[in-house]
Amino acid sequence: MGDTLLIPRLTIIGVGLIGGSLARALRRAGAVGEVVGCGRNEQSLRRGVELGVIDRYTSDPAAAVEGADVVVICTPVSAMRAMFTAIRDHLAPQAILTDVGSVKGCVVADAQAVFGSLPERFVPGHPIAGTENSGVEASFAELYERRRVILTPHVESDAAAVDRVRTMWQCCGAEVVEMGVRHHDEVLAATSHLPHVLAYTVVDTLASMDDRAEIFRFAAGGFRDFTRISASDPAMWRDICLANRDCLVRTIDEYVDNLQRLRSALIAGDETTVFETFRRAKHARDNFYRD
Ligand SMILES: NC(=O)C1=CN([C@@H]2O[C@H](COP(=O)(O)OP(=O)(O)OC[C@H]3O[C@@H](n4cnc5c(N)ncnc54)[C@H](O)[C@@H]3O)[C@@H](O)[C@H]2O)C=CC1
Ligand SMILES: O=C(O)C(=O)Cc1ccc(O)cc1
Repeated sequence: MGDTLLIPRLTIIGVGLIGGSLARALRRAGAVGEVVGCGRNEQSLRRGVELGVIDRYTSDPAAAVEGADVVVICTPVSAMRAMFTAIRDHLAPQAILTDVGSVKGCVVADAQAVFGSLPERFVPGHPIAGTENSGVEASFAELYERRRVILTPHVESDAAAVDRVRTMWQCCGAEVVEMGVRHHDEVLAATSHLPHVLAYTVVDTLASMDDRAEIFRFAAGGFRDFTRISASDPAMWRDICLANRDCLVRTIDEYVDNLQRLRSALIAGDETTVFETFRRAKHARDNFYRD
């Protein structure tokens, strides 16, 4: 029976929103046998067992990966290097190692530093799906349905390992695409990291104004939509933004240039520039989200 499962034993290191949702989705798909959780917060791991997300847990990463067919590291990106170090000498020979980190350059560099060279069965990954909520309580099996997952395999990646990780995400209802690490970090700086920086700084700017109570009292739905992501975990986003700072700073610079152009147009009463900026943006968005 166990042999027919995609992943007889799955280890999730960091059982929060992303790791918990992955475990739930794989269980629902009947793709996993035993799910072993690992983390540093015992209370939340116990909750993971109560919720049926994981079968058992340990706070020792070395013990957690013992006999695992697939190990998924779902901690903040800043903790990944320490996790690689802790599990390096304890992975089963056939174990596949993957992660869900929002930045790929730093994770690949950490793996390279810890393992000496990139392991053949290491397949870096990133589900482009999530919410502003954190923790195992926030996890749900449907999170990855009709979402994309990016894999950034390296030249030495074992094809069967890449296939298994691809199938794992497909079992969760996701569409899997492959791209280079550098390209991933450039694209995500623009589509994910910049919007989070903007949402955080807009809310921070307004929250430090003297009449903030009045401002927030009259905020409409647009403000709520635009700022939802500023409710995301600040520590996780600090890590992501610093880990991808080169790409992010370039994207911020382009955005600031554009904002400055709009500012100048407003001062000059330049109707055309203001209208054309908004028209181009509406056209682009309408096209992106056609269905
Ligand atoms: N939140 C989101 O929407 C998305 C997050 N990601 C990535 O997924 C990863 C996890 O994010 P979430 O699940 O949202 O966070 P989370 O906070 O819900 O879960 C993280 C888990 O890792 C554990 N953890 C934290 N530091 C640890 C350490 N040093 N050692 C062991 N365990 C540790 C925490 O106890 C928690 O259970 C991050 O790398 C993030 O960049 C990727 C896609 C979407
Ligand atoms: O809350 C949202 O809408 C997100 O943007 C979730 C998210 C957060 C981090 C990622 O790396 C990918 C997706």
